[in-house]
Amino acid sequence: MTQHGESAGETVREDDEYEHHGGFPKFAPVAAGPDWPRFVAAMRDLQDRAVSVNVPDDVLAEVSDRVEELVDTLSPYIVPEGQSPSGRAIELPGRGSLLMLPWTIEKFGPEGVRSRGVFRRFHLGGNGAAHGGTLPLLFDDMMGMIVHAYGRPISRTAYLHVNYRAITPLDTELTVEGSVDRVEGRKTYVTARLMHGDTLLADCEALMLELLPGQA
Ligand SMILES: CCCCC/C=C\C/C=C\C/C=C\C/C=C\CCCC(=O)SCCNC(=O)CCNC(=O)[C@H](O)C(C)(C)COP(=O)(O)OP(=O)(O)OC[C@H]1O[C@@H](n2cnc3c(N)ncnc32)[C@H](O)[C@@H]1OP(=O)(O)O
Repeated sequence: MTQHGESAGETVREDDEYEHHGGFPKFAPVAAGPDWPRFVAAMRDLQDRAVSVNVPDDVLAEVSDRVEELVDTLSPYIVPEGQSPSGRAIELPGRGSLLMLPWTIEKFGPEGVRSRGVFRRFHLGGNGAAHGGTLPLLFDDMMGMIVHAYGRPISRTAYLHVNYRAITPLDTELTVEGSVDRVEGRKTYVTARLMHGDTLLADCEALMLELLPGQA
């Protein structure tokens, strides 16, 4: 049996079902150190700048030197998958991962998951709208969390079907919410919706497959 808290990070597991997630490394949520949120927020700002500036050559040369220096400073601290706070700091936007959309989970349980946030300049596609490829990223991670919050082992996405119903604006607070529709053996069918207020921007259906022992 599995019990769930009301918010991310409170999940309590009473058996070893969570161990049955194929060859996935064992992931555990982590409380990131005090400067991790600041680091990730600054890196997101840097990403926004990187896709939105037109920089004079001399400034760009100086900035490139500094960025290369930062890369060198961080390089000695590379750790294997599952050991960085990135992706595991579940109280932070995007779980503290730069890859993920910087959204904040506000509901997390077997009845479903809801998250809130904005698409930023970094996510621009064209004409002020979010890039179409960023929505599947948001949905795919949501589907993983929904399956996890439902008490199923970590599963792989077999398919992810996104319907784009309206243009997704940048810098506008949106919500995404979804839940498990049904479970059939290894298969978990999940649906989710991206909303701007009462306006449906996109909906998604996914098949998540529980991994077989040793499956990567
Ligand atoms: C990261 C965790 C952090 C932890 C921090 C703590 C807490 C955080 C909370 C939660 C965690 C948050 C997020 C979770 C993280 C990630 C979520 C994203 C997951 C992904 O992003 S993952 C990457 C994309 N994903 C792939 O890279 C998959 C590549 N692929 C394969 O690895 C295989 O393809 C596989 C394994 C999918 C299946 O392979 P297989 O051999 O095991 O199974 P098989 O093919 O036999 O299918 C069995 C039955 O499913 C049916 N079936 C299969 N595929 C279908 C399809 N497409 N359409 C319709 N039906 C399909 C068959 O028809 C059959 O049906 P039937 O049994 O009825 O005949």
